[in-house]
Amino acid sequence: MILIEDLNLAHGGTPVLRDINLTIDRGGIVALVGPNGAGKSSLLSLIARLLPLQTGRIFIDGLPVTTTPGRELARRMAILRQDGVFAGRLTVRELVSLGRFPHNQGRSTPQDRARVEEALVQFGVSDLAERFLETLSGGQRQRALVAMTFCQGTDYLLLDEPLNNLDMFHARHLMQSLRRMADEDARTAIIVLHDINQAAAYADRIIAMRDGRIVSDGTPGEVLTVDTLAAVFGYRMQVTVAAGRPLVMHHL
Ligand SMILES: Nc1ncnc2c1ncn2[C@@H]1O[C@H](COP(=O)(O)OP(=O)(O)OP(=O)(O)O)[C@@H](O)[C@H]1O
Repeated sequence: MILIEDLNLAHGGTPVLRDINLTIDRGGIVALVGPNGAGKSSLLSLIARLLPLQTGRIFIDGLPVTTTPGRELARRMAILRQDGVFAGRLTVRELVSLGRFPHNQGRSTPQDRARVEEALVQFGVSDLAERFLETLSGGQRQRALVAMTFCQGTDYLLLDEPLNNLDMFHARHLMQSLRRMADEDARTAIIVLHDINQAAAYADRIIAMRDGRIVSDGTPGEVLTVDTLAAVFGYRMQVTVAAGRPLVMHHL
């Protein structure tokens, strides 16, 4: 379980997150949605300790993120950042192998190598395994980064806009992989999504943010209503139902 209490964050005196209180149970997909600048990445970064906590508390399975050793946290939680920090002179296989580092400190076992090969296949980058990251297309590189994050084998995955650069086939494939991971292994994904219909189709819970606050929190059916979407995104859009899930006509 991830527990977030009384979280506030400001940059240079400007509030970015205000009074965030959340409990995220183990197992399932939680989508963070909201307009640019709402605070979604800041929230993920605080959970993953990529930003120092200013006020409030965050616990992962009872461990306070501020004081738990990094290695211990990295065995429970993996993060895929929006800015995808990576070194261009790594090959895809070397990058994906880094996902095992918290478990092996660089001394990879046959099991680690098997996990790497599995992740390369799962995200369709095994043919690219020997290629340097700098030679890949944006979507291929994104898939390699996703494979590294999965390969870490953590109970919690924090993914900041993982569908960036992915074509429709690979976006759907990633969402289906997350769904399987949640259903079969009770793992938890917290995922920032701009494609509201991917959130509608795959998330168990949607947390909608605006101006650093949580505006709505519930199932896709509860959150994706015309009024709530207007409160979050600032315009009214038609909502219909497809395959039992909301379908938001945000582009019309
Ligand atoms: N280092 C920083 N210094 C100053 N302001 C910052 C900094 N990082 C983020 N912000 C501000 O904090 C606010 C929230 O940013 P954040 O990246 O969390 O939003 P977001 O919801 O993830 O947005 P997007 O959808 O555009 O990725 C924005 O107004 C942003 O300009």
